[in-house]
Amino acid sequence: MKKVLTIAGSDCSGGAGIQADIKTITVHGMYAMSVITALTAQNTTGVYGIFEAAPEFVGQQMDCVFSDIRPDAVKIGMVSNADIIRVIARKLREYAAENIVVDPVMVSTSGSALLSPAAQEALVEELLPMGRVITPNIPEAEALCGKKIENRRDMRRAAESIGEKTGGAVLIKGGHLEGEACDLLWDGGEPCWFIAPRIENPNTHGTGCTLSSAIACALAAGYPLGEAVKRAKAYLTKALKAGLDLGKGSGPLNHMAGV
Ligand SMILES: Nc1ncnc2c1ncn2[C@@H]1O[C@H](COP(=O)(O)OP(=O)(O)O)[C@@H](O)[C@H]1O
Ligand SMILES: Cc1ncc(COP(=O)(O)O)c(N)n1
Repeated sequence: MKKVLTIAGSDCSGGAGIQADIKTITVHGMYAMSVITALTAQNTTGVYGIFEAAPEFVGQQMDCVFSDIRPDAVKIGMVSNADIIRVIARKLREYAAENIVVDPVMVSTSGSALLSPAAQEALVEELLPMGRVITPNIPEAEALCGKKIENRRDMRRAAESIGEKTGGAVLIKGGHLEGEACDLLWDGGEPCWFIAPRIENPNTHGTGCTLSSAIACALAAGYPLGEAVKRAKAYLTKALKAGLDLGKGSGPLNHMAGV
């Protein structure tokens, strides 16, 4: 059985973060492991509190995982502060982790900051270069390249500029633009578009977390990156299309419908 590790924050309401990742990995028929960087008190209406793990404790969790059950792929989500980021990067290097997908989570769908400004620099310097692919959404890509992104041409320019900075592949998710749900993968050559119809479902809590962990699963299964993104997007689209409607705000996906 393939093993996939998620390093992320907990969402007690089960829609995003560690919980979305574990559901995704499990539904893919793989063994899920988790290193928790922070507890969040959140639900479909917002993030109401964040309790960060001590950096040494994040390191201890990683030691326990890597010294016992070696993951075939690693997804990284919310990492919240610079010290935690540095420990994660050091441990990933120490254990020569493979198939790393970094989702540079900065702001939740509901608009709360999940990464301190000082941490953003550490993320760019330490963690993003370790990713086989990084998966910013539009506001995150804007923060990383320092330019507004309003259309597909801007997405392409941003992907190249971010990719040149981090030295790896970039998937910019276009969920925040209008029209079709277009994501752009840039891996050094010609960019590749992944286009799906926009689903009229306001319940998009956890879409980014789900997509990045589904990519990690496909990489663990041995698919090349382009195919991994294609499969992950198909999974996400089905889970969103299923139209689960839970909570008073932007609700979670239906993972059981993803496969
Ligand atoms: N309404 C929608 N219909 C179909 N796909 C969507 C929709 N909203 C987002 N997506 C897709 O969900 C994935 C996550 O994108 P996005 O919402 O931009 O990221 P994040 O959750 O990190 O903000 C992308 O593949 C995006 O194209
Ligand atoms: C712990 C945690 N990690 C990530 C997100 C972002 O997810 P989304 O942008 O899909 O709301 C979140 N809300 N909570």
